[in-house]
Amino acid sequence: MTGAPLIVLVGPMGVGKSTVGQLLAERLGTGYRDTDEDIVTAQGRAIADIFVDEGEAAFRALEKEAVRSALAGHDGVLALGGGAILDPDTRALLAGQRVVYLSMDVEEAVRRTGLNAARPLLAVNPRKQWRELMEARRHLYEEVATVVVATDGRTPEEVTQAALDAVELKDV
Ligand SMILES: Nc1ncnc2c1ncn2[C@@H]1O[C@H](COP(=O)(O)OP(=O)(O)O)[C@@H](O)[C@H]1O
Ligand SMILES: O=C(O)C1=C[C@@H](OP(=O)(O)O)[C@@H](O)[C@H](O)C1
Ligand SMILES: [Mg+2]
Repeated sequence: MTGAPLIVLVGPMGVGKSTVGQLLAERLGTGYRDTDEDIVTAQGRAIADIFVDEGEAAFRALEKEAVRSALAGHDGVLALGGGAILDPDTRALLAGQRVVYLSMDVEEAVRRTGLNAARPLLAVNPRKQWRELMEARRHLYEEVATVVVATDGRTPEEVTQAALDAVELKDV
């Protein structure tokens, strides 16, 4: 498959990019791809292990390449890792794409991610870390977004429908 993705999902970890991405792909009858999964498959290691073994900078380099490759080689729904938009080259590549920013408030974030060890950036004091993370990133999500879809108090199915309505793509 080649060409630009139909939809690219961005937003903080735990907001539902992977869950909603798969539902969106089903509704649109297209493929689903997730850059975190691409990295895990290529490296044969969990994301958390890459962070621990090699550090965040090494992970970001792998992520940048995974996103570049997926944007060029996937025409379905693409979910990015929550920190992918930190890279300026990645943000430039997202310009002109149909980008859906899934958003949520801090309390919803803590409820969903909790103390999940698979998300190393939230391993200690998740509420404080989530706040700081969003202060640093919110404007970047907004910068790349075509539309913003709030997920608070919505089921994954409701978020999926809201995203379809927002981008005005009809499911088949
Ligand atoms: N709308 C939602 N409401 C409640 N829980 C959700 C919702 N969307 C996702 N979740 C749950 O939150 C967690 C993180 O979802 P995930 O899709 O992995 O997020 P992301 O890929 O953005 O990190 C999972 O346990 C998932 O089942
Ligand atoms: O926000 C981040 O910096 C990260 C988000 C994670 O992906 P999800 O957003 O899918 O959880 C994963 O890429 C890694 O743990 C770093
Ligand atoms: Mg994910």
